[in-house]
Amino acid sequence: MHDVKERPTIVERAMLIGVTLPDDTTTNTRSLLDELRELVDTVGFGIMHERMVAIRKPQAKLLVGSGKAQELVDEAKAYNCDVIIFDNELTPAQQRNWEALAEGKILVIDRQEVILDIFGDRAQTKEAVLQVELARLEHNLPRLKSAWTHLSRQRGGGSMQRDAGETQLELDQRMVRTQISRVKRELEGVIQHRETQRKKRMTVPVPTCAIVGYTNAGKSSLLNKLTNSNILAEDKLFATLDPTSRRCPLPSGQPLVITDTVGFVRNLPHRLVDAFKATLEEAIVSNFLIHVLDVNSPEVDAHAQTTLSVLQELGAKDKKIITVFNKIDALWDEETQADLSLRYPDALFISAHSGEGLKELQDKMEAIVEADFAQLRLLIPHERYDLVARLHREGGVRKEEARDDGFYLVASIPERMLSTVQPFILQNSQT
Ligand SMILES: Nc1nc2c(ncn2[C@@H]2O[C@H](COP(=O)(O)OP(=O)(O)OP(=O)(O)O)[C@@H](O)[C@H]2O)c(=O)[nH]1
Repeated sequence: MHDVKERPTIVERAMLIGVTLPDDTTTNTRSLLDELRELVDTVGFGIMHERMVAIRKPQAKLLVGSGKAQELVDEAKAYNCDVIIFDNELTPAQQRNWEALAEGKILVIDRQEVILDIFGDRAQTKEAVLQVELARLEHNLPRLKSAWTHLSRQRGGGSMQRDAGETQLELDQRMVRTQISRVKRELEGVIQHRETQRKKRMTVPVPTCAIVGYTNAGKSSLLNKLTNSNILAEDKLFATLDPTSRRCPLPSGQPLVITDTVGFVRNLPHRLVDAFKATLEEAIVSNFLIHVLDVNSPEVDAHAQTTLSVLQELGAKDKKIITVFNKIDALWDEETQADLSLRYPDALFISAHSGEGLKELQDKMEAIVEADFAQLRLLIPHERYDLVARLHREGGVRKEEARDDGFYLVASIPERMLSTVQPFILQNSQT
C-alpha cells in the first residue's frame, strides 16, 4: 500500500492501562495487568508505567470519560511512552479517538493486537501462518484509517499514513478485502489437505490425547517428558503427523498419539480461536484431554475456567479430562496443594521437570484408553492362535473372549504389532 511511511522512532516504551467496571468480578485488575505485562514483555516492549482505572459505565468515545483520558495521555507523555496498551478491547473508533487525543504521537492498541503479534511469531505450520494472516487482515480492515496497522510494522519502522484521503481509504479497503479472499482460498486448500492426512491417520484407530491448558502451564514440557520416557523406533505410520503430534506409547505398550495445543489466554480474541482451530481441532477430535495447570499460579482457578470455557466453545468440553497441577517441584506452600485437592478431587499433582506423579498420570491415561477405546478390537480366526499368543507375549491383550467364530480381543495392541494385526481390527465395533 503506498500510504506507508517511515515512523520516526521505534515503539518500545509502553504504558499499560486496565479499565474495570463495577460488575467485573471475574478477577482483580492487578492480575489482569500481570498477564498483560507478560504478553507485552514477550513482544519486547519496555513497560514504563501502568494504570488501573475503575469506571462506572463504559463511554462510547474513549471507553473512559474524556477528562480521565486526557489525564492518562498526559501521564503517558510524562513517562515518554510511545505506546498505550489497553487490557480491554477497544473499538476501532475508540482507538482512533485515543490516538487523536494523543495528537498522533502515541500508538494506542489493545491486548488483542499484542496477542495477534505473539501468535504471528509462533505460527509454524502453513495453516497457522495463513490463519494468523487472515485474523490480522480482518483486524486491520476497520482500522485502516488509523495511523498504524500493526506492531510488527511498527517495529520494522513503517506505519500507515493517518491523513489518507477518502478515495485512498476505499482503495486500501478493497485491497485488504482482496487479500482476505486470497488467504481464505489458500486456506481452503490447506484445510482440505489436512483432512486427507487425518483420514489416512484414522485408518489405524490409535487413541489420541491432546494436552490443553493455559499458556506457560508446562504443556510442551509434559509432552517432552512423556515422549522421552518412551523412546520408540521410527514408525512410518505416523510420519505425516503435524509437528505438534507425537507418538507416545504408554508403559504397557498401548499406542497413543499426543498432541500439544496452543496455550489459552484469558479472553482469547474470537478471531484467534478461529485462527488456531487447526491446532485446537486436535483437541476436539482426540479421545481425551490432559488439562495442565500451573500449581504455583495465584490465578489457577481463573486459568482453569478460561480453558474450560474455550473447550466448551469448541464443543470439546464433554470429553474425558485428566486435570493435572504441574510444577509441584516448585511448590513451597503445602496448604495450596491440600486446598486444591479438596476443590479438584480428581486432579493429579505432577512435575514435568522431576517426573513426580507421571506414573500415576500414565496409569490414568491407560485406564481411559482401556475403557474408551472399544473400537480397537480384533477378531482373529482360530487358526491364527499364534498371533494371539504373540500379543500375549508382547503384553498387548487385556481381555480375551473365545467366540464360536473366533477370538475376540479388546484394546491394548502394542504399537510395533499394529501393522500385523491391522487386517483383524474391527472398526467402530461396540459389541
Ligand atoms: N519448576 C518447574 N517448571 C516447569 C515445569 N514444567 C514446565 N516448567 C517451566 O514452565 C515454563 C513453561 O513451560 P512450557 O512447557 O513451555 O509451557 P507451555 O504450557 O507449553 O507454554 P505455551 O507454549 O506458552 O503454551 C518453562 O520455563 C518451563 O521450564 C515443572 O514441572 N516444574
